[in-house]
Amino acid sequence: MTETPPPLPAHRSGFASFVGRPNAGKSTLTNALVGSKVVITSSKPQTTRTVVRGIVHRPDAQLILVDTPGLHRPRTLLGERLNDLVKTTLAEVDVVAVCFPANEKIGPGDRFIVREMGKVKRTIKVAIATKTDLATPEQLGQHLLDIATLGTETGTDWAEIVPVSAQGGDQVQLLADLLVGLLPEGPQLYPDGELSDAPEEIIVAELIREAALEGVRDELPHSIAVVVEEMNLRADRDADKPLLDIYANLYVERDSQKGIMIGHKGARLKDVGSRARQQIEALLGTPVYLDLHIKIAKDWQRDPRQLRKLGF
Ligand SMILES: Nc1nc2c(ncn2[C@@H]2O[C@H](COP(=O)(O)OP(=O)(O)OP(=O)(O)O)[C@@H](O)[C@H]2O)c(=O)[nH]1
Repeated sequence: MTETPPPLPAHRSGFASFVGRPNAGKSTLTNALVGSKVVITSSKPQTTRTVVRGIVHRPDAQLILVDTPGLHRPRTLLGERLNDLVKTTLAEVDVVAVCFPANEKIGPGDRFIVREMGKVKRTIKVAIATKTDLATPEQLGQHLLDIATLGTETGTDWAEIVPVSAQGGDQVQLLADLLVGLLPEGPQLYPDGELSDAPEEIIVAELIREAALEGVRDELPHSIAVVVEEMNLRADRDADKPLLDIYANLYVERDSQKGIMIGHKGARLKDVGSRARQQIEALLGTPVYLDLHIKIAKDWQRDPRQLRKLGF
């Protein structure tokens, strides 16, 4: 379908969502596009649990990025909730971009995602070859062909197939241009300068979770949830010396995990708290007092009541 170009470039606005298998680079790409750390990245798979939107502001467009948890075959109740959340999100966005890391072969997980995505008919589909800095030119060439083939096999009509390296900043701008080009004409939807409409509590909880995940054994990631109970500027402080008090609980499933999180004489918890605090201060621009407690919520991933309490 061709459109007659308007005399002046029209303002465009809309929503895009990155999907892809765990660790595909979705969060890093969102950060690279938005230019600020609003989404949590981690070298451990499946850390993105909350839909956090990053907003790309441009004179000609506003691109709102909806970051979703990795779409995957559900193993627990939490997994099913996440998949439901992903499908609801996909039906509401203008563009879905599937991320295929260039340093890994396309596999059954990717096929599953593309097939699921195909059920959401209305949405425009884009393929992104991520982490191109980790692939040789030959690998990348083959990867792009494989993506095209996967499109044919699944009846998916890729509007674009774009290679990018979010870490190297390579082709990130081009990707922004292409995504903007696929958005409908529309007004600015969010005020200037707004980076994310996720409540600050959720972003803060994710930053704490990210700090807690660093250096723990591979089986722990799925067992940690963080809830920010209170977040207030401390009263009776001078205006030029603000202090933000944050009270947060870090939930694990078992006693043994609590021990791991606390560490020898509390060293690990202290370290997690101090790293999380630095990240929060960097994001919010305010000195922070962080009060972090570890609690046990037994088998929270399988218990609907606990899941609700933890915000899922
Ligand atoms: N070399 C390289 N590494 C990357 C790039 N993009 C992401 N990574 C790394 O890949 C890992 C996963 O990246 P994330 O952005 O957290 O991946 P994700 O798809 O959001 O992961 P989930 O939240 O598990 O779904 C992290 O260790 C990133 O630093 C890239 O362009 N180049």
